[in-house]
Amino acid sequence: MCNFNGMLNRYIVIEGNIGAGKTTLAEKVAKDLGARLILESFKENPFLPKFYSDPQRYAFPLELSFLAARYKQLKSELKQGDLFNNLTIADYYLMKSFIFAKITLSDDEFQLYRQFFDMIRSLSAKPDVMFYIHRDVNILKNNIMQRGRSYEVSIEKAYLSSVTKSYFDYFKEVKDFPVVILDASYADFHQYIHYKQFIGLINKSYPPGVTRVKIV
Ligand SMILES: Nc1ncnc2c1ncn2[C@@H]1O[C@H](COP(=O)(O)OP(=O)(O)OP(=O)(O)O)[C@@H](O)[C@H]1O
Repeated sequence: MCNFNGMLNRYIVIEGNIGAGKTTLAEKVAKDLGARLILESFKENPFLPKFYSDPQRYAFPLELSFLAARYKQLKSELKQGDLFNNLTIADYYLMKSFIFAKITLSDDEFQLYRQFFDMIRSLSAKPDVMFYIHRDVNILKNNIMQRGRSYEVSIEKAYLSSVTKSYFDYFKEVKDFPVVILDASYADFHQYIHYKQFIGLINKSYPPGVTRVKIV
């Protein structure tokens, strides 16, 4: 366990496109720093495999169920007192639901979804810093194929590109907390040289809005 008194950032979110390596990095950092870990539990979502086989039909229940599950999890785990006393690493942020819904839902479905989203958005805690692992879609596709979740093999590069775009559209709007976009196209956080750079970034102060850092 480390002493968190000197930590500037206590609620740290690691975000990124599908297959960017968020979970692996969040797990390793949390273990090494003795931090509390919040992981997304997408495996329990019964709509996810259905969505990939018939996106139009299942996008709406999928998005609503992700939104409900994430809100519930974050609300119970991120009580203000806990945030002050602990270092917390999460592999997603509530906005992820919105970012995906923007591309998976039709316009009228999205308008309806948005009404629910806006009601709960203000109730969720903001991260002290969000790190976004940015990788080229070819690398993402390769990672997705290698890990071999059967329902993900049909994911196309065009879908991955639209997810990246939806994240970047959102980042343009962020004014109230720092987002650090990590250019990680050539980075492998299993390698100490790259992991060490990330650890060095965790406890820095950043201005609200976007900062870009290249991992070399
Ligand atoms: N709101 C959403 N709408 C549609 N699909 C989603 C949504 N949220 C998550 N998913 C899907 O759930 C699965 C897990 O997503 P996620 O990106 O969190 O994990 P991951 O790909 O394992 O991440 P990483 O490899 O970076 O750890 C992916 O197939 C992703 O597309």
